[in-house]
Amino acid sequence: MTTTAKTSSAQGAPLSVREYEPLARELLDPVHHDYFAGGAHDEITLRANEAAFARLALVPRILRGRGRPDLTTDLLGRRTSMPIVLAPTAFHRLAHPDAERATARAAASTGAIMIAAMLSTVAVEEIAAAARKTAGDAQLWFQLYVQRDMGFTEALVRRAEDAGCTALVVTADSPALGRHVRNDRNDFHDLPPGMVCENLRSLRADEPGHVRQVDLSPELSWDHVRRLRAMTGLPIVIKGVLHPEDARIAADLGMDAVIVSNHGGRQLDTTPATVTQLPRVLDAVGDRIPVLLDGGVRRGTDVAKALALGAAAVAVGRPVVWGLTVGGQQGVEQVLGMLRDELAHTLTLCGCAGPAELDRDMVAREDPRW
Ligand SMILES: Cc1cc2nc3c(=O)[nH]c(=O)nc-3n(C[C@H](O)[C@H](O)[C@H](O)COP(=O)(O)O)c2cc1C
Ligand SMILES: O=C(O)C(=O)c1ccccc1
Repeated sequence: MTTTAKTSSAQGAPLSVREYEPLARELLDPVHHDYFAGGAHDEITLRANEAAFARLALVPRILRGRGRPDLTTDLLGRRTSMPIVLAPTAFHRLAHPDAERATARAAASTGAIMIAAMLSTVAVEEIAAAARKTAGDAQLWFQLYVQRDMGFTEALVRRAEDAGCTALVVTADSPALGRHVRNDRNDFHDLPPGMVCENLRSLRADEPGHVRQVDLSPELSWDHVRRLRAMTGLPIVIKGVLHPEDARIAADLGMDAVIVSNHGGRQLDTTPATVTQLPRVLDAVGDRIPVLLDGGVRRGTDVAKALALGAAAVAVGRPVVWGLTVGGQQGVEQVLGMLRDELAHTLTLCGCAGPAELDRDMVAREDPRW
């Protein structure tokens, strides 16, 4: 068998996305590793996300003469290089000194959309500048935890707009912070000295940028989202949808997309795996708005399964953090490149010219109880 230079492991380089995890663990402070890796309570949902992908089988088509697949995808009216997006994850400086700048450069050089987290350790303006310097047409979406202080929320929205972000991603699965036993055990509840949430600096003069200032409130409602809709012309994506009825409401209120997500198992534990819930959400919204998915995507075959079920794209969280920890910008590029190449290879083996040619009949349930 011959191997290409790109996939050979002569220097012990990782050959799959999962192989970055132990490498990252070795480099990280154990407390910070626990923060990135952990899930809520018993971590049942955390495990379920990956396990559910493994229970699905791909059913390829043969002899269709499709040639090499094209991964380009349209999302929110703009073209992107592949249907794989960087999910918003907080605190990149815990992983690498270049922090969100490195992630943004990697996304830009890959042509992938980065969803910048509101709780980033580099200001959104700087993230956008790093992305744009790498690729003039880089696309950045801004993830927002709507704050009951709508004045502050509006100020954040304006900053994201002015920085050139092209969509708002409203995280709606966090009416309270998920309970992470690992963080409790480690007494990890805020960033170490010298690191702050740069987008929150203006919130309180006495404690600029502290995580505990973030307002995750059970009082938030669709009414806040309506006000956001009136506040900005940017497309709005609702992240954290699991119930089909919520997806329908989002479409009715003029939202531009939803992300089926359980926050990587970090919010309510024992929610269903996202890929299990995806078809129910898709049945509720039909073609009205695009439905994205995140949680447990670790292989090109996982991406293909979600797309075949009808997702417009997927997002990846922890793998990006592993790549960032291991190799900064280059590490994230390697992780994204691996997922892209695996997806292309999967599409080839499935007889598809592109993501749009995958359909529901190409996914089978291995587990008869499902
Ligand atoms: C360390 C970490 C931090 C995260 N921070 C945020 C955040 O600030 N905002 C948000 O909406 N989601 C956040 N998420 C959730 C991700 O956007 C995404 O839903 C999840 O990571 C997907 O699962 P995966 O890690 O299995 O790919 C975070 C996830 C992780 C692992
Ligand atoms: O860690 C997370 O998943 C996250 O979204 C978050 C929310 C509030 C404070 C810190 C992190």
